[in-house]
Amino acid sequence: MERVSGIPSPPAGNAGDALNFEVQTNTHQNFKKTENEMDESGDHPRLILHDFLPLSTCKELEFIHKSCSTVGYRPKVFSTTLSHLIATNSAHLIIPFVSIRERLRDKAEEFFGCEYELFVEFTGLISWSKGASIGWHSDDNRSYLKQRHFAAVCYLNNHGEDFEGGLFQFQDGKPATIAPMAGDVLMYSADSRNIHSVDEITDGERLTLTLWFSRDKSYDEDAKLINLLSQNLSTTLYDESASYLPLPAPSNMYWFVTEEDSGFDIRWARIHILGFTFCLLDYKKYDFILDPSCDFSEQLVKPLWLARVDEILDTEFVNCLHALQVVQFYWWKASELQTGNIATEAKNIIRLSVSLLENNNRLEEKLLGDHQLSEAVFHNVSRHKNVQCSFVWDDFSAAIAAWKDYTLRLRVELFASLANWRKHQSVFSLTSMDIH
Ligand SMILES: O=C(O)CCC(=O)C(=O)O
Ligand SMILES: [Fe+2]
Repeated sequence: MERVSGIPSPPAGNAGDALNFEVQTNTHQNFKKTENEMDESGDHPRLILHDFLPLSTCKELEFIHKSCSTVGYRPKVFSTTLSHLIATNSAHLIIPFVSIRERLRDKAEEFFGCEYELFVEFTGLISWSKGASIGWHSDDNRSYLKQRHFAAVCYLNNHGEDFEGGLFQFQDGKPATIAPMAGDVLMYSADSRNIHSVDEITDGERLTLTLWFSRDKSYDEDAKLINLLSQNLSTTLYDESASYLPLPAPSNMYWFVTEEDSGFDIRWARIHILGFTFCLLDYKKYDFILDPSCDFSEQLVKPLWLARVDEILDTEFVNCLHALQVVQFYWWKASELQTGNIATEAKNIIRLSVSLLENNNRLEEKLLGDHQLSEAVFHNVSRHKNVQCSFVWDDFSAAIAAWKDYTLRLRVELFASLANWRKHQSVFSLTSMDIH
């Protein structure tokens, strides 16, 4: 198949990006090698690329993961696959991955000497929470994984800052240990020349974008994605029924289970650690009493509101994923969205009544359970305090509008790309000239 060329690679490592929410106080920066590293013996085909992804891209992918992930394939692991994004009506969120996949595949082909031979077999955001680890293995070590020839692991956050533990170890050859740092990429052949492990995460959440490449075209992820897009995407871009809004997967996919058999809904947990709560009832029906026999998770796919402490924002979200995406978007873009208003009495804020507060607490107890449990899994005090201190509802309202613009912009790009993707049976980035 003819390879369709995309836009040139963006420059890597714009660490000073003024749009970044946080000042990058990377304590490891001083120790970081600027040269890329590889095994010189050639016995262990592997490569480390420092600062391959801009930090702004890492933040965008973090936003996507924290808005869309489900519980993963192993305990204490969360994942966001591209097919999951399509299946939950967030297909436009695959757009930020497109040029990264191309750059990584080109780099892998160049380094491993197989130009125009590789197909992306899998793309996913994967995060590991406290207690997760993996012992010595090669990535092709199961009969159903033999098609995996090369891996690319992109680190999206920092060891020692966002999480503790989680060092990557190679059993043989150099380098032996890799401390994940946002923007760095590790590539290696998936066979037994690169047996590796990941140490247990002891605090925080370790986030990667992980890709595998195959020489076998029948495992090409692009064909599967194009097929799914064709089945799932509504035919019109501007649809009256707000077709850009996310649709949750079955609720068990968001249920985190602990060894002690208690658990919580990860969507609720993720907004809880940012100081929000879902308010599931129409706040106008103050005397509504919850039916104790109802399926509480089902409530999260119905319209709901967002609250902080005893204040509720008078804006309806179609379901919890819609609200979660906006909260995570606000968290991602907070510094850009500051309106400068210090209004304590914003006009679209309503105080929660005692009865509604009680009902909400009962729901929260069912779906979030013990606060300490979800905080232990997701919380990272140092990263969250900036937003907590300076929260203003007006800034949050600005985030709702900015989230919609962002979503619609990606949808325009997706719809413009899709015909070309179908034609070439390949997912690739178009130049801006092709789009406009
Ligand atoms: O996240 C990493 O550093 C590597 C993970 C890994 O070994 C795997 O997913 O097979
Ligand atoms: Fe692995």
